[in-house]
Amino acid sequence: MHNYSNYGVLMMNLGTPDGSEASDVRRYLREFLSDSRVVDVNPLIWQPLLNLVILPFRSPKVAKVYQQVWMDEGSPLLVLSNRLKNNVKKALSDKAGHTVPVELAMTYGNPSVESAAKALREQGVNNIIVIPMYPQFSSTTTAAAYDRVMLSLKKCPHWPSLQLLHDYADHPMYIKALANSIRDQWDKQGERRHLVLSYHGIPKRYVTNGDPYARRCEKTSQLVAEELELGDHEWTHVYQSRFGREEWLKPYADATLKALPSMGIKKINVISPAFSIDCIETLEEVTLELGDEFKDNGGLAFDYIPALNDTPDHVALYVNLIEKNTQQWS
Ligand SMILES: C=CC1=C(C)c2cc3[nH]c(cc4nc(cc5[nH]c(cc1n2)c(C)c5CCC(=O)O)C(CCC(=O)O)=C4C)c(C)c3C=C
Ligand SMILES: [Fe+2]
Ligand SMILES: [Fe+2]
Repeated sequence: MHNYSNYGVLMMNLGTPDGSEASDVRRYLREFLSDSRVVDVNPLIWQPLLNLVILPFRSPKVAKVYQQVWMDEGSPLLVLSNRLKNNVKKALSDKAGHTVPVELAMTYGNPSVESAAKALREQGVNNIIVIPMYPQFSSTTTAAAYDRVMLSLKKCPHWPSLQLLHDYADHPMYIKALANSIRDQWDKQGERRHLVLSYHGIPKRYVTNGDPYARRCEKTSQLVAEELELGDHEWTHVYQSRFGREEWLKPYADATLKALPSMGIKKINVISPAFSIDCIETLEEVTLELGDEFKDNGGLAFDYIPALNDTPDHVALYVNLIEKNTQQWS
C-alpha cells in the first residue's frame, strides 16, 4: 500500500463570488479579470476599461444570472466542488486506512490557497499534490492555478514538496466516465441523439501563441466519439462563453446551435467536458441560453448532460490521478 502519511491533496477550481449580490460579483470579477493569464491586455489600458466600463455594467447583469442558479448552501461551483472533494477524501482515506488530508482552494476568491495550504500544514502535510480541476490544460486556467500556489508560498520558510498535475484530457477513466453519463442520458431518454460537445472558449490568439487548450479539447471529443462509436455526422465540437470583441476559438456554440435545425438536426444532447463541475456557465449559459437559441431556431429537443461533479466515476478518476503521483514514495 502507499504511504500517504505526509501527503496532502490540494484540489483547485476557478473561483466564484461569495454571494449573489452585484457587489459580490463585482469583487470576484475584478480579481479574476485582473489576472494577466486571463486577459493579457496592457494593464494601463485594461484596468480603466475594466473598472469604469466592464465591472459597472457586467456585475449587476451577471449577479441576476447567479441568483437564478444559486443553491441553498451557496454558489453551485463551490458547493459541488466541495462535494467532490469530500468524496475523494473519503475514498482515499478508506483505501489508505487513515485520514488523507484533502483541501479545496480557488484560484480567485474563497476558499483561498493560503487557507487551504495552512490547513494542510496543520495536518502535517509536507508533500502537496496540486490538482487543477480542468481536464484540458490551458494557461488561462491551469497555469493561473499554479501561479496562485507559488504566490501563496512566496513567504513560506518551509516550502513543501509540490507536484503540479497537468491535465487529463485523454485519461481513459475520464473518457469512460463521460461516455457512461452520455449513455445513461440516452437510456433515460429512450433515444440516442446528436451529441454536441461544448467547451469554454478562449481567445484564438492564445492558441496561436502556443496554448495547447484547443488541441486537448479536440482530443477529448475524438476519444469520446470513438468510445461511443459515433460517426462523423453524429457529433459536433463547439466553444461557448465568448467574452469581448476579439476572435475566440471556433466554431462558436451559439451560431452552430442556431444552424443545426436547418441541417435536419432537431434533437440534441449537449455535454460540456471542460467543466469538471457544474457552474453558472453550464447551468445557465448552456442549459438555458443555448437551449432557447436552439429551440427558437427550429430545435425540438435539447437536453444538457450534467458535469461529472461528485459521481462515483469522477471520484475514482481523481483517486487514480492522485495515486499515480504518490507511488514514488510508497
Ligand atoms: C475573459 C476571459 C476568459 C477566459 C480566457 C476564460 C477561460 C476559461 N474559463 C473556464 C471556466 C470557467 N469560467 C467561468 C466563468 C467566467 N469566465 C469568464 C471569462 C473567461 N474565462 C467570465 C467573465 C466568467 C464569469 C461569468 C461571466 O461574467 O460571464 C466559470 C464559472 C464560475 C462560477 O462562479 O460559476 C468557470 C468554471 C475555463 C475552463 C476556461 C478556459 C479553458
Ligand atoms: Fe471562464
Ligand atoms: Fe458566460
